[in-house]
Amino acid sequence: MGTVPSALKHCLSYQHLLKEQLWIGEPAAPPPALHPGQEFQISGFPDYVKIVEVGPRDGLQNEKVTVPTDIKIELINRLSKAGLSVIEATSFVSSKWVPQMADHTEVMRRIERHPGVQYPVLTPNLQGFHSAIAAGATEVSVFGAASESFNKMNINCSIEESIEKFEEVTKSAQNMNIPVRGYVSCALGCPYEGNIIPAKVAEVSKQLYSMGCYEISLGDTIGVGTPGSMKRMLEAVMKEIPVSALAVHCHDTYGQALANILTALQMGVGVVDSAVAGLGGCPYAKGATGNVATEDVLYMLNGLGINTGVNLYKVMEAGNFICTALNKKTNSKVAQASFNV
Ligand SMILES: CC(C)(COP(=O)([O-])OP(=O)([O-])OC[C@H]1O[C@@H](n2cnc3c(N)ncnc32)[C@H](O)[C@@H]1OP(=O)([O-])[O-])[C@@H](O)C(=O)NCCC(=O)NCCSC(=O)C[C@@](C)(O)CC(=O)[O-]
Repeated sequence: MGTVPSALKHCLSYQHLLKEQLWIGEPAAPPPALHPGQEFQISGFPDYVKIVEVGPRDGLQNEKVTVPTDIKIELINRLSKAGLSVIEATSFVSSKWVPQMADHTEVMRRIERHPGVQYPVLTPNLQGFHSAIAAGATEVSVFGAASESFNKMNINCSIEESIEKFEEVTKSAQNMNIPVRGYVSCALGCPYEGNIIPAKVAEVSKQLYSMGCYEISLGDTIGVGTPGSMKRMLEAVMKEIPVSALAVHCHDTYGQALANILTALQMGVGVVDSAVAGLGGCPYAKGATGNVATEDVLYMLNGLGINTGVNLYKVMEAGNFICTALNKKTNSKVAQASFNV
């Protein structure tokens, strides 16, 4: 912006724009064109969207260098102060398979737990479930897939076998009043099988919902979905499961994540998974880039006048913290625009 007059520079400053309108995490002021009394919130969208922050787990699980436990704990503590109501903290999986999550017990024991915040963890089987509960977990997630090949690569069993393991987890969890969330990976495509038919996603989702998972998170694991495939997939799943029990979990490999989320919101979905700084990737989905960035989702939701209760600025600070610790650049466009001007 070398020759731009300073007044114009000021006008164009994203930092200024964010600070004035969105940094405190509140929706921007209504545009002047609205009639008096007209709601700022645009019709056809939910009033409130729950953000499920998956950065500490999905975001970090694929990092090549071991992230110190203290850094993970500090990240979760910072995210807790941002107003998020759900922060997926870690996973109780085999440390031979995912070494980055080997410190799950210490993470769960040492994080500051804020009232009203849930800290779910991944548990693929009873062994993981029992370890998670012993470490103080009060919510768990089972994670299946709509692709046989991905399921085998990810958790070393067929879809049918995984459903049996998840049933054991949900039964034990119900006896202990522990809520269970269910993931369905490869909902919009598989790194090994390519296209996945919506009916298969609906079938696995229904199995998880029927066994007692209170929420089904539909994962575009490799970020290949488009608003078109998202719509077709959701139409199939919504025939089996109430939309109030659905979440979307979008990776941004092909730059479609926000568009896909917007489509899901328009169809009534009110829960969105995202990762601070757009961290992430699945160890068993080569080439998949990070999750959609929480900062970017919040910016879009704020602009739509949708309440999340989350402070965008504090999430951006947490993103800056973890990116500095990992010595990497944020994937969040909003953070890039506001921190790098
Ligand atoms: C599922 C297993 C454990 C099966 O692994 P396995 O080798 O088939 O298990 P096994 O029952 O035959 O046991 C073998 C060894 O694993 C141990 N083991 C058995 N279970 C556990 C456990 N829960 N925690 C810790 N250890 C465990 C068990 O004790 C034994 O230890 P050994 O005797 O050899 O020393 C393995 O395949 C695994 O850990 N996979 C990693 C899965 C994973 O974390 N993937 C990434 C998360 S999924 C994801 O990112 C997608 C998502 C959710 O974000 C949504 C999306 O984007 O689509």
